[in-house]
Amino acid sequence: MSYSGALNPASEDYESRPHYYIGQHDSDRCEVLDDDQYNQVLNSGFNFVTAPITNRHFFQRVVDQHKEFLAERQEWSERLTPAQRTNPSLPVPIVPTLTDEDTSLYPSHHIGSLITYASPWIDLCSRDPYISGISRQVLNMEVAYANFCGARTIVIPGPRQDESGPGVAQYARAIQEALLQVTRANLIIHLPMYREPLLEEKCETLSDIFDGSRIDADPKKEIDIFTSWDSWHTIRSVCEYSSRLFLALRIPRRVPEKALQERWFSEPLHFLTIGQAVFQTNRAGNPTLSKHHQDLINRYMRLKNAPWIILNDVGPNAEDLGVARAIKAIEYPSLAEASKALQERKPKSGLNDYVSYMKYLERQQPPFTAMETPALSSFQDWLQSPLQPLADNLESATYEVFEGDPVKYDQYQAAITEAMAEWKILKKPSALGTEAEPYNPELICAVAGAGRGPLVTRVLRAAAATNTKIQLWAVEKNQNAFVYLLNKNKKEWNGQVTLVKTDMRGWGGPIPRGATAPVKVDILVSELLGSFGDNELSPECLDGIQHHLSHPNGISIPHSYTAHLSPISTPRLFADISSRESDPHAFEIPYVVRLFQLDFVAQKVPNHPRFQQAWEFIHPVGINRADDFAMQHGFGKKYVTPGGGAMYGSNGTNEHNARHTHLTFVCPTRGVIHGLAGYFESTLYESQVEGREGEKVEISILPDQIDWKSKDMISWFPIFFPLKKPLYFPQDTELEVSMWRQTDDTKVWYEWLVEVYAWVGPQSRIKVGASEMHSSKKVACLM
Ligand SMILES: C[S@@+](CC[C@H](N)C(=O)[O-])C[C@H]1O[C@@H](n2cnc3c(N)ncnc32)[C@H](O)[C@@H]1O
Repeated sequence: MSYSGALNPASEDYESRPHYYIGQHDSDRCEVLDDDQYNQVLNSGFNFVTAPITNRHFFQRVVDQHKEFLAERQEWSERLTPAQRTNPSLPVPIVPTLTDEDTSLYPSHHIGSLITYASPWIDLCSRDPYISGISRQVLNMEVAYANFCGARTIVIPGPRQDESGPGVAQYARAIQEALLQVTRANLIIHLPMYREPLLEEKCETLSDIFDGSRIDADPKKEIDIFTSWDSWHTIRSVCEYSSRLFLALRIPRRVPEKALQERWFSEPLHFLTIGQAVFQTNRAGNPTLSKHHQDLINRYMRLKNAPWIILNDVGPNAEDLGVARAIKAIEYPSLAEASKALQERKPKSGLNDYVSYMKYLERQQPPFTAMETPALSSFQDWLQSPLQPLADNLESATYEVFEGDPVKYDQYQAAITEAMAEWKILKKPSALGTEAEPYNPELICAVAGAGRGPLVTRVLRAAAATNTKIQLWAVEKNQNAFVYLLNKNKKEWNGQVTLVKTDMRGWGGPIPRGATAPVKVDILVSELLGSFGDNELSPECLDGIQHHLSHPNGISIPHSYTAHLSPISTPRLFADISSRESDPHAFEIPYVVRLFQLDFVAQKVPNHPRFQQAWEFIHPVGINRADDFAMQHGFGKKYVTPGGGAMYGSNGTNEHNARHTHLTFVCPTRGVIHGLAGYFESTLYESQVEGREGEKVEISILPDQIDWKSKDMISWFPIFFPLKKPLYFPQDTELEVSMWRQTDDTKVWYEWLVEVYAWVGPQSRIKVGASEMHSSKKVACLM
């Protein structure tokens, strides 16, 4: 089907896909469009247009003045002594101030929707100090004037080349200064994805006019596709990741490799600009984009703040718009003549072909998935403090959010069902039990940390499904949630559940109906997991209750969980955390965040995958250690075994829950990291029946595992461990990540450090950088 055949908007559900905002830019345009022209562009399907801040008149005045200056300088230097000539001190000429003849941009009702363009003829990178000085002044003047007029967006041409030398630094310094001129407007640097020789801009700059020394890029030289990103990185670093600095990314004719696409994905994209030359023509003569381009645009459009698209030089052009103006200017001696004139000079009407095609692509995008609903998208890259369900009492609304994710509970129910079925097989052969633990025909279950009870419901359902007789306890320390549980037990569970309001570490164990002493628990179900697995203190809480598990057949669901890490580039989060000036410790806490606009800098290689396991916790652990912990905290007989190497000043009773990891990540391309992304996986239940060993019910939030293990599970967002300063790394480097889970008698916290090693020969590496040691001070209190 051709795209023009699919233009019926009524047949499409526009809400279920990202929206395209399409703008029009004409690189020959020297004046702001008048109202008629503006309307004509909008009527051809565009949503917005660009406007030059100054016109050719201004350009000519600057050029003329500089010519005069050069002539004067020549005359002057002829009069200098040889010594003075080596060190001339003629100041940089002052650019003429703007007059009403230099611009057609004025405050207007639609100024906020105009995308203003700084002059493309300036050259901030010029080696000629006069040219760079003039360029800097012109930029400051234009930016200040556009800001005065009320413009919200000012696009500035990026550096023409990325060569080393003063150019890009000088450019960055000028942008830093321009940012000081604007109070409301955003500055958008226009850069190519990479330097594609055939697509370089042809606009004549002051350097072309005055400086014969400009060297054009050698088309035969092998292209390094990351140089344009290098320039951007210098600019935004000099501007300290300003929240008013963005990118307009020029889409190339040949789409580059994925690593570069993803690098730009992580940057603050405001516009994607697409020139006419990027389009191909299909057999019917209509513009189209390659499949690679479509995929690239589709990917970028998934961002919460999706970039707007600017189509360059695809019409309506000056001639078309001139016709509109000409018709308006005709004086009609008679009605017949007027209509004849209109017929003859009718401007092109209808949708612009390129806009039609882009609208078609808009409708062809894959619809939003369950993970991309507007509600979930709004969480993209939004920093939240991790929950502390042990120290704090959660609110009902928070539980309600958990309960909105059926995937987690379905997986739990599957695990509980398996465990019940296997428990019968495993336990029944010794059905008579032992003297210490006589056989009980009813399976003893407990839910530890029951919240509002969703796991209790799932245990009851699993029992019904497996036809298992159970006695069930629900333990919860949150007084408010406990009231909810009492009500639910009456109304939904027919009083089948024994509710216990206590900290699980102080629970005396289940006393079955008709018994006088506690018995052991066969299946203990809990969900105390954080985004990094152990960060909500599941290990410590389960330590305090697992001594009630029957031995050796008692089952903990979850059986185990692992924490995983990957270094990431996330300029957006770095800028966000940096802007929290009121919080001096903003970089010292991990954040729960739906990571999205990021670049995983580590490559997937066999021994060093992109996501690597940091550590693991398994339940139940060696019984003594756990008992020690419970008792140390006053839950039972006091019995302390100070751990070797325990934290200074602590008894070391929780030392067995300390962890350390050292991981190596391989980075073939250069880049910058802003922190570590953390994830977890959990084996809820692993089969213990002969012949089925290794069969697992799992949940995972790892990006490369979630679809296999727990598709569409939204209960946990990843965790982010930030770095105080962005850490740059050259190509062919290895990032060595060290992380510790530290604990003393009262709290648990994390420490992290990243070191950069570069390969300098087949066998040797040198250290080229490191972050400082970071500490989260306190993640969670044990008390
Ligand atoms: C993450 S919520 C899970 C709640 C519920 N199981 C669910 O899936 O919706 C953890 C629950 O465990 C409770 N909790 C945490 N530590 C506890 C402890 N030491 N003793 C008893 N309850 C605890 C919290 O109050 C909270 O209700």
